[in-house]
Amino acid sequence: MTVSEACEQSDRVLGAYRHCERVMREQARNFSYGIRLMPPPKRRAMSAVYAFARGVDDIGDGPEPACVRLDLLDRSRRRLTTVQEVLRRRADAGALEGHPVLTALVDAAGRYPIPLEAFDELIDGCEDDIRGADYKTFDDLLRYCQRVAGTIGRLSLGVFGSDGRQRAEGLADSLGVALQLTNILRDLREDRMAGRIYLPAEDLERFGCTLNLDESGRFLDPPWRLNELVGFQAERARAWYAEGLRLLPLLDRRSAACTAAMAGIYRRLLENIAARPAAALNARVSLPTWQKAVVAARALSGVER
Ligand SMILES: CC(C)=CCC/C(C)=C/CC/C(C)=C/COP(=O)(O)OP(=O)(O)O
Repeated sequence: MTVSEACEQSDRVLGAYRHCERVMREQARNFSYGIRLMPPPKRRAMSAVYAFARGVDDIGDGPEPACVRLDLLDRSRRRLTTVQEVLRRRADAGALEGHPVLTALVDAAGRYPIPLEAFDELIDGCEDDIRGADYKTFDDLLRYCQRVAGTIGRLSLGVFGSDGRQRAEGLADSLGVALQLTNILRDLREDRMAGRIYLPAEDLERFGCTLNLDESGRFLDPPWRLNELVGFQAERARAWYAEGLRLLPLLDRRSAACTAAMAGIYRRLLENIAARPAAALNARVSLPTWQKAVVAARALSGVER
């Protein structure tokens, strides 16, 4: 490679990362506070992981008919294979067709041991969603959470690095599950309006809830039943946080800060929901910017553990 080709390539990679960082800044309303605590090379790698995952998630949630979304997910799988082939030198970078997220992902996975095959599992989870999978038991839901969020934990861990890789992977997976359980509670109404229920049918039955909505989009279940249902789910999510956060001592300072900030913000969302379930379920709960910044600052100074 000539010097000018090398410069061109590094400009292309930097431009690709800039694109991913923009996606992250604009769309990761909660998780960007943690990612920004990472040193620049790892932050860029995290943004590449985020941007690819965001693309997959957006296809899953998109307005297109199911068959179109399934085709788009197939295309994401093929793109992932191309990334892996470029890394194994079975294809040249031209195969990436100048796609900025793929370009950034190839660079990031060349620098850090990112388990790219986890994206395949993420895509499996989105396919389940599109095919209208239902979750009868918590084990069914757990498998979904591991696919759509545990995977992100394991991919992030590839960027972070850790002591005791195998144990750390299990804990990263658990933390992803905790975040996803929180996300499901926060988005209960929005998801219901889109025809989706993630909470296990066995739990709805146990607490006598249907999660049906009236015409104005409010839950018809009596508030005290919703309170009990949410209280139960919140307690379960807390146990997954307790397990997942055992990851922190296995990480370096900045990676631990990033993880603690992500978990800290989402845990506060969970506690806000748990404090006033019926109210929280009828309007999307979010934290003000200042509070997210405070959690991130506490995480960086090691207080948020
Ligand atoms: C080890 C480690 C870092 C573990 C954490 C892994 C992680 C970040 C999982 C995210 C799962 C999740 C709830 C995504 C929702 O994204 P969204 O775009 O719906 O979120 P938002 O609406 O709250 O912004």
